[in-house]
Amino acid sequence: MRLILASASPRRRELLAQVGVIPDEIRPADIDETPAPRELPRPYAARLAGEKAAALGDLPDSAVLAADTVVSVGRRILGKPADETEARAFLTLLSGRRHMVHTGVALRAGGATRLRVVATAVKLKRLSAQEIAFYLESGEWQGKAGGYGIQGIAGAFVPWIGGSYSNVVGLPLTETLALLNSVGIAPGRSA
Ligand SMILES: Cc1cn([C@H]2C[C@H](O)[C@@H](COP(=O)(O)OP(=O)(O)OP(=O)(O)O)O2)c(=O)[nH]c1=O
Repeated sequence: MRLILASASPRRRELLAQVGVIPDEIRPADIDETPAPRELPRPYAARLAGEKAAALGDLPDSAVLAADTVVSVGRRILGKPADETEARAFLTLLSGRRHMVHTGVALRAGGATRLRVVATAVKLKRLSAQEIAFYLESGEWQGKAGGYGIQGIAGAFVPWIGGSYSNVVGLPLTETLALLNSVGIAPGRSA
């Protein structure tokens, strides 16, 4: 079974490589990421992961892996900020707050999609205006749900998480490996 990673995220590729999974092919899926009216974070992450995995169509003898990561505060979904102004608004909202990171993971093989959603709670310390300005200047907010990346400078803003760390970075490794195993894909394979 060939493994196709339907993702443009370098983090997802690196997380898989960390556990010895090298996809045979990388084919990012471009889908509309607009939340439906009143859509909640967990079903939203699941829906997007499923749509990304299905976007390539059914390919013979292949499993397509896709994921979507979303930050949420209560019912409010924070995706990737469109610009610096939105990133500032997200960080201001998250400052001093406990919030959730949901990652939906979808594996499509043999015409069927297997889906998991993993949730991690994250506490961000109270950020001063200077800390937010410094972080925005770094550019690390770009392309990251909620406008921060725990694996970079913002690691210093996070005193506590509850749950999977890899889930926050973009792919929950335990659950992803279990999904891959269920279709006969094991770590240690080369491309
Ligand atoms: C919260 C958080 C998110 N992120 C990233 C993971 C995801 O790449 C991104 C959320 O955007 P996604 O839409 O999940 O993924 P993507 O657009 O980067 O890639 P693709 O859809 O092609 O798979 O935010 C971090 O890297 N660190 C963090 O701490």
